Amino acid sequence: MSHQGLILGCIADDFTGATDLAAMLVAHGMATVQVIGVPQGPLPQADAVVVALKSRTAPVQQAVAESLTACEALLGAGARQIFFKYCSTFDSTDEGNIGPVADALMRRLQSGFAIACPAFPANGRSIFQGHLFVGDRLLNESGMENHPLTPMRDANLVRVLSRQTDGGVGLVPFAAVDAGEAAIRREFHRLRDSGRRYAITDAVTDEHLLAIGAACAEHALITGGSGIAMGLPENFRAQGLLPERDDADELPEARGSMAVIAGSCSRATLGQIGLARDHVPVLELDALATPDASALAALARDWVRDRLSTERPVVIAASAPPDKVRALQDKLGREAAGALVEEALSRIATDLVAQGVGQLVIAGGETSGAVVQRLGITSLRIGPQIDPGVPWTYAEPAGLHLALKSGNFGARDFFLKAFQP
Ligand SMILES: Nc1ncnc2c1ncn2[C@@H]1O[C@H](COP(=O)(O)OP(=O)(O)OP(=O)(O)O)[C@@H](O)[C@H]1O
Ligand SMILES: O=C(O)[C@@H](O)C(=O)CO
Repeated sequence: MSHQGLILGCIADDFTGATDLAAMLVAHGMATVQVIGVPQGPLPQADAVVVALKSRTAPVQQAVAESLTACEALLGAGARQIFFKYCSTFDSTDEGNIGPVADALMRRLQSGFAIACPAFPANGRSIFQGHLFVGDRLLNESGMENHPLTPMRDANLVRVLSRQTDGGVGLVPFAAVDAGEAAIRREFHRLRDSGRRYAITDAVTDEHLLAIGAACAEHALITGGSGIAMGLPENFRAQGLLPERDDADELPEARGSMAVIAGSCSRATLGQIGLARDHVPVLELDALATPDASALAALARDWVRDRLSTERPVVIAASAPPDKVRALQDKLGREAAGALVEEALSRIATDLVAQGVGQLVIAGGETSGAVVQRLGITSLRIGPQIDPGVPWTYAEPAGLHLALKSGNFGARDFFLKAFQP
């Protein structure tokens, strides 16, 4: 791959979200590398770099400070536009962190105005008249109203973002978005002239996202989900910055045994485990019966011994339905329960890699964070997508193929199809 230097610098507020964004950029022709945590030292060579932070639910000041440090590193490496990636369900509290981080980046970039667009139609997230839908449900009736850390009880994103910033928030409504780039640009001018700092942009289809992306070509800061990134590579090609690439998603050949580690307890992940049970060996860990990380890891080590294969995966899951999760949380406390399971799963991942696993799917954002950190991975080169938002990646320096699956992403047969050639 010939190289021209960094074009797009991205800051993501969690690990699976970072991979989701990186996959979108690669699918649209940008060679992309995901860096784990606040960058230390020089950034890798790529058209786009996505810095993966764990800042979604961090204290506001920490989220702002880490995002600004990441922004500085990206600008220092030559980034011409900064993208702040948050969840397609706008996961945040009334204190933030979306508003405060966006405000800080905007001040640093002296841009004065930015869009806020979490729409991702391929995964059922659309925005109409400022209201975010998940499938056919309003955000606050989609199950997200019960999220343990960031319950989303208001689907009106103009109101939600207004509570997180002292900058005015306006709306680019459906009619303007549907009319295309010129109409969207007129709305941006109208909002900016009326003193608004942010524009929530309606978007129901990929065509809408492409038109909004084109209208943002000159914006120093873009904020949103991965969907809105689909229009950006074309802007850079039009400016002569990005060559045509047909090798953006090339990875070294995958080798070694296959495994899945699941810590997500989302409905989607539980369904994926359920289907896998009929086809491949599945170990379901019972953290309530064995509330000890090293004992759980030992159980998994024994179970896996004669089961590893280069032909089909084994699945090791701590995932459980809400009543069982609640039982463990009641026994240990919410944080300690999560930490115990994350510790067990990251030990198991280390054992699996030591036993020759070279292709590993991890389900869940927090779980992915714990495993990736335990494996000492510093960057991920992004390959082809298995399902929207979930690509295979190549982890360095471990030399391992990894797929980090957002809890809610992926078809029901995800754990099988991920390993099909
Ligand atoms: N049986 C269990 N009981 C209690 N907690 C569990 C259990 N299994 C997993 N957990 C914890 O639940 C949390 C799941 O969060 P994680 O971010 O991994 O998944 P998710 O929220 O579905 O994914 P995403 O953040 O990508 O949407 C982790 O902290 C994990 O350790
Ligand atoms: O945008 C999404 O929904 C995901 O990339 C995500 O951020 C999950 O944590």
